[in-house]
Amino acid sequence: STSCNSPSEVHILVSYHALVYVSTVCLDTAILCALSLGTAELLPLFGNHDVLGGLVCMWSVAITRWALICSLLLSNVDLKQRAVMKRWAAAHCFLGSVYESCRQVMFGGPLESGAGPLENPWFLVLNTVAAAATCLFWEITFPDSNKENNRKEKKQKTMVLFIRVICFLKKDLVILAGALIFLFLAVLCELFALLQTGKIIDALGSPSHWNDFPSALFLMSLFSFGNTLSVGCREGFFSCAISSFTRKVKVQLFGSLVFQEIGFFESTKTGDLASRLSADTGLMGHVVSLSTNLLLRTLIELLGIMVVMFGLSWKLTLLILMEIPLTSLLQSIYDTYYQRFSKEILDSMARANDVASEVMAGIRTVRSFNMERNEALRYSKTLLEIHSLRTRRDVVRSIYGLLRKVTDLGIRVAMLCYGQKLILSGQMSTGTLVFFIFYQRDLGNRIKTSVWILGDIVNSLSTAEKVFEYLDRKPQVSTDGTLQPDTLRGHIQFHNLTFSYPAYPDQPVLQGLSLEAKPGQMTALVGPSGGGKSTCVSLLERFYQPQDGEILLDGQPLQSYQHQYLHSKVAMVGQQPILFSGSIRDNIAYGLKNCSMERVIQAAQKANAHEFISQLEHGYDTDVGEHGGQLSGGQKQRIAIARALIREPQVLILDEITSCLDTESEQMVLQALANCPSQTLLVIAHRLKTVERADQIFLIDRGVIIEKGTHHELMEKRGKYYKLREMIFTEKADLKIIL
Ligand SMILES: Nc1ncnc2c1ncn2[C@@H]1O[C@H](COP(=O)(O)OP(=O)(O)OP(=O)(O)O)[C@@H](O)[C@H]1O
Repeated sequence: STSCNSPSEVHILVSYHALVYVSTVCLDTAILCALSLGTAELLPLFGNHDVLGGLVCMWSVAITRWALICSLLLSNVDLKQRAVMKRWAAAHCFLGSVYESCRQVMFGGPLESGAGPLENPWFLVLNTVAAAATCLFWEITFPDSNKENNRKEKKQKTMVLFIRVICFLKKDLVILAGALIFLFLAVLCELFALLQTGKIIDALGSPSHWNDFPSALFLMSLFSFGNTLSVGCREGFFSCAISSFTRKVKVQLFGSLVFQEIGFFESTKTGDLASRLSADTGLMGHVVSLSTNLLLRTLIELLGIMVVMFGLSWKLTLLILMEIPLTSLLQSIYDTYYQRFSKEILDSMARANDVASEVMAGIRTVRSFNMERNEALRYSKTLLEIHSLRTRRDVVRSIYGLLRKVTDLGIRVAMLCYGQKLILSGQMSTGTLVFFIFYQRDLGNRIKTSVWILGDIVNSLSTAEKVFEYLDRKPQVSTDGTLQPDTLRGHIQFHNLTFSYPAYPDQPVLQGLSLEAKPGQMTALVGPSGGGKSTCVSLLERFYQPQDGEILLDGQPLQSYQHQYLHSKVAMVGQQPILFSGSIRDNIAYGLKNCSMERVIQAAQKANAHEFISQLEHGYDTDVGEHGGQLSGGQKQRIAIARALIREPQVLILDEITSCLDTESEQMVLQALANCPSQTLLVIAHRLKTVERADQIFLIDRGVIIEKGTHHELMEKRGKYYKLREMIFTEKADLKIIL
């Protein structure tokens, strides 16, 4: 056991398990002797030479022994050894019965084990040794099989995932029911058409049945037509249900993603999210299609074929069915590898997507740094990784295919040999064997298909896991506030804020910061780059949650306000405003229903954007292109200001709008804002003119407020503000910093 530390502990544990094993074998022998005595009494009821009766007794004894051993053993061994002991108990109890049954099917004759251990003790010894050897071989070859708990958990997880995937189909039950009805009809029509084909062959074979030919031909055509029609309808209904399913998953996933906190998007790559939204949701649709359509159809057909085969020869059918455990074993080993590779390939693909989208989005930066080749190399490396993983997966797939073919061939050869034996002994006709050859391939194909589908469902479900992970994720910044007062003054107070970004939890960006912004006043945040100014604004926008301290809006905690209400009252224009593809009008009226053109123009005029928009060929209907790529930085910023102003927010935050605006535009915007005297204006600025007119200035450095007051107060103080003034607020200094 891995929980043991010292050799003596290991020794004690091994001795304990050896003792449990030996006493179980002794106990089992005693049980077997007792049961054999009982069955010896029962056997005459079947007739002493009745093999079937002997086999029934053997299996009954085996099941009883197994049940007794399991109940006695499993309570006395620890959890880790329980899986091994369970396998051993199964081998020990059933090996003899399996051997006798197979031997009977193949060669017949009297039972080798006789009536039990009393009659043939060597059979018992041989059985014990063989079971121990089989177990030893298994544990050495497949050490992973000991992780039973893990596997159990995995299986349960897969089952839960499967049920959750299927639950998405709840609303499409009517469509699904239609699809299932046509599925059954298609299978029935196919079976009946086959039966009629048999009748046609019979009619053609003997002249006395020629009169049956036209009716059989008519019925065969009718059923074949019914089959074709049902197949078409079935596929139509299934496609409809699956398309609706995929749409629903995508909508829910997207809905869940957009509500996540900003920190989530910083720590999760865009390519990864795009991959989940497109590829993974598609794969979930594939699971539904496989399970509801293909698997169900194959299982029904499989059942039909098995009924026919058992009717023809149960012995030969049992022989053919031996393929199932072999195939399942191969499949389960293959699945483990395939699943691992599939997951790694998906992750690599997400990484490759990420590289591609990052480079495309930042192509200007890539070009200006002459990094095209390096980026192409980076992309090629990620592709190479995918290629290598795919190659490894394909090698495993080929080996698996080869082993499957060998198994199939082995079973067919065994069937032919045994079939010939049955024909020679007169137990079967040549015609029946021909039928068997035909059905065996069909049965094999159906088993292969259903095992493959099951494997594929499990593989595809591993991707569903990630989708559900995102679907279930609760945003870490809650949006369940309810406060919506009729009037909001816009009084902001930061109390002892301590904050570090989720990506760097050990590096506090704000350290006990407190400030106040009053309604009707312009408050400026200034300070060296990286001091924490934009972070203050992000916290006010509730992009993140501070670790300590609180932000009050009109005396109430910020998180108690209703999400939509808060964002309609607090608007921000960021350093790099983002526009969405669409017209200028759509961008200004973003998120507002039934917004009149007059309001749009008014907001644009305040933002000093009306003039340049009017000069454009299509005016307010001009398409801004992806991310507003067809406009200059200053134009984008003015549209973003108009977008904020149209909402008539009570609190307006301007985060370095000076970065893209010329002095004249900026002054015009600020003049327009001065016309709303009750508004709280929070400005982060680098220009002296902007800061000078502020009612109060906060100098922030390394997450703390160093100085505060009006421009004149701070200048008179001759402190840090005075010293930094030259460096931060002059146009020349701006240039120096940029260069
Ligand atoms: N999303 C983020 N994740 C991790 N760290 C961040 C993030 N945004 C900013 N930081 C870090 O937080 C610190 C403060 O950044 P912030 O943007 O608030 O400074 P700033 O004063 O606004 O600077 P600037 O004037 O250059 O815009 C910096 O050290 C920065 O590296």
